[in-house]
Order: sequence, then structure tokens, then C-alpha cells
Amino acid sequence: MRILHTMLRVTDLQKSISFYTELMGMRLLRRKDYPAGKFTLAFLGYGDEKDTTVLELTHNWDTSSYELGTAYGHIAIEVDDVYAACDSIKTRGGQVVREAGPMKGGTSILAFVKDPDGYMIELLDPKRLD
Ligand SMILES: C[C@@H](O)C(=O)SC[C@H](NC(=O)CC[C@H](N)C(=O)O)C(=O)NCC(=O)O
Ligand code: NI
Repeated sequence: MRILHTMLRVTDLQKSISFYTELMGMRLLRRKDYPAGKFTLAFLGYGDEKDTTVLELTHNWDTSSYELGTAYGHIAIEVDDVYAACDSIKTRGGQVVREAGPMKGGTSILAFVKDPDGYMIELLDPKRLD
């Protein structure tokens, strides 16, 4: 078995696709409308679905906002240089909400950015895992 994808409900699909492709470097793998259910699915990632875990963005056509709640944590993305990744994301207008640096009480270098719906995305350098 393996983890196939993580699904996030998004309010503006194109805005989210732009964020994950232009700022996070993902590739749009496939997209499909489901008129009967009035929703669209878009799958994005860093490789093919047969080889990698991907992101499934669900756009419900009639829903304009969601309560993210207090339970959601983050999706972590591997980066070679957290500091450089944050600079690049900020340059492209992204929202870095926790600057790059060692994790509290640890040594892993990480940062957090928010996606267009406010979902937290962790940037982590796996070479320095605690
Ligand atoms: C393709 C597979 O990975 C899916 O997750 S599609 C599953 C399907 N999704 C939706 O219906 C999305 C729209 C829905 N309004 C929502 O916000 O979740 C789903 O959940 N189907 C339910 C079923 O019983 O088939
Ligand atoms: Ni799914």
C-alpha cells in the first residue's frame, strides 16, 4: 500500500493551481469536471501518480468558503534550501507566515507558507531532520 493523495477543498481552483504550480513548483497532472456533482478535481504533484503521492484539489462550484477548523496541521514539502524557497515564494507574492529557521526545540530547518485558502504548507529540508 502507499499514500496516493491528500485532498483539499479549495474555493478558487485556478488560484490554487497557480499557487501550487508557479510558487510551489508542482505540475498539474490531470483535471476533470463532474457536472452531475457540480465539482471539479485537479491533481497536482512533483511526479506521476503511479510513483508519487499527489495533491487532490476539490472545487465545489457552489461553495465559496470553508471552515478550516483547528485540527488541520500542514502538508510538508521537501526543499533543498528553505531560506531560498521562502525568498522565491515571497518574490512571487506568496504568504510566508513562519520564516525559515530551526524548528523550536530542534534542528530541522523549516518554514510555513499559506496557500490561497489558508491551508498551511511546511517547507522542510530533510537533510537536517531531528
Ligand atoms: C477520485 C477520488 O480520489 C476522489 O476523492 S473523488 C471522491 C468523491 N469526491 C467528491 O464527490 C468531491 C465533491 C464533494 N462535494 C466533496 O466536497 O467532497 C466523493 O467523495 N464521492 C463520495 C462517494 O461516495 O462516491
Ligand atoms: Ni480522493
